[in-house]
Amino acid sequence: MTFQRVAIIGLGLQGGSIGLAVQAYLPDVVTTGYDRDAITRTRAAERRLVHKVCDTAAEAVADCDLVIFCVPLGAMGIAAEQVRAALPADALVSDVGSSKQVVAKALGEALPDHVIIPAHPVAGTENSGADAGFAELFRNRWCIVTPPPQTNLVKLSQLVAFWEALGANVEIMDADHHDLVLAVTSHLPHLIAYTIVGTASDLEEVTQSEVIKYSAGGFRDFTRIAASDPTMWRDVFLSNRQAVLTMLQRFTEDLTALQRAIRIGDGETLFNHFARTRATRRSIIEEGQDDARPDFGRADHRADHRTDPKPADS
Ligand SMILES: NC(=O)C1=CN([C@@H]2O[C@H](COP(=O)(O)OP(=O)(O)OC[C@H]3O[C@@H](n4cnc5c(N)ncnc54)[C@H](O)[C@@H]3O)[C@@H](O)[C@H]2O)C=CC1
Ligand SMILES: O=C(O)C(=O)Cc1ccc(O)cc1
Repeated sequence: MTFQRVAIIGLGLQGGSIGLAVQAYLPDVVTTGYDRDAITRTRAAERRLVHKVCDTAAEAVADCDLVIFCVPLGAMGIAAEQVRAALPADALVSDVGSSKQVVAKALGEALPDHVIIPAHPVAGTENSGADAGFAELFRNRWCIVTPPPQTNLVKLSQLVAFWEALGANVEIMDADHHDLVLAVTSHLPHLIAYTIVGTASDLEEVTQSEVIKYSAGGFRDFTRIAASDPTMWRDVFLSNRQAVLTMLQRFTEDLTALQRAIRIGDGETLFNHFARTRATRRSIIEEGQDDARPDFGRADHRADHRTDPKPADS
């Protein structure tokens, strides 16, 4: 038996996608939503991201059996405090934050008497806000659930079933391991993209129009990632500081080794390294982990996948 009434706090890319996906794939579940930004609330109502957009967080959670916080990592604690008085005692508390140890702490401090099971759908785009969400975002993507020790197993299995219903493949993981893995697979790549696009923009000898005109595939991919939301990514790096710094240290050492190989003309080192990374890419594809949707994340592609759900009463 899955949840019957789901409240979504934060109606941007993640919250909006969950709202649309629930309406598309769990049509009996009633959704309510709240966003602190009034323009986002209006747009969320226009797009019918949830059945009912509420004017307060308390109203949104009043009758729910699951609340999912879909706000930037730095806002998780405040958002949770805002629902404390109104949240039913047996409602499960979850979230979608990109790092997990900090969220578990923030939610636990704000809602000490509730069962809290954090989660992270490893599914997103560079876009944010009420227009960014789409129902298919989670299909065939991983959702990592990070239950605390001795969690409520009934609620855990309900949460797993919920994400599976939205199309995700669920993996259970400790929060600290999640933060280490995501530091290298997601957080560091974003930092590298932000850096290289900044480097290209700051060059004195190369004009901005040359960067735009001659940007080859690799650089274009970096610019997409570097267009991701500044608030969200500031919070990711501040919340997963230790793991990111550990991975950055390793990355810098490896980069220095390649730099040395270039300087001394050591083609063998360069070739062997590139051959190994090519094998990594090929094994990702063999395991079916690459994104089968080639234009995934682009605005025109997303529009094709947008689902305008039926109103609750139709
Ligand atoms: N963008 C992505 O690709 C992914 C993001 N995430 C995580 O999802 C969370 C949300 O990210 P997005 O949906 O992309 O961001 P978003 O910027 O699209 O939406 C966040 C929404 O939260 C609202 N908000 C902020 N503080 C609030 C508060 N106290 N109460 C109510 N609403 C509040 C904002 O007004 C905004 O509309 C973040 O924690 C992020 O780490 C997870 C997976 C992928
Ligand atoms: O757009 C991309 O390439 C992403 O990497 C999306 C993304 C961003 C943050 C997450 O925590 C998970 C997925």
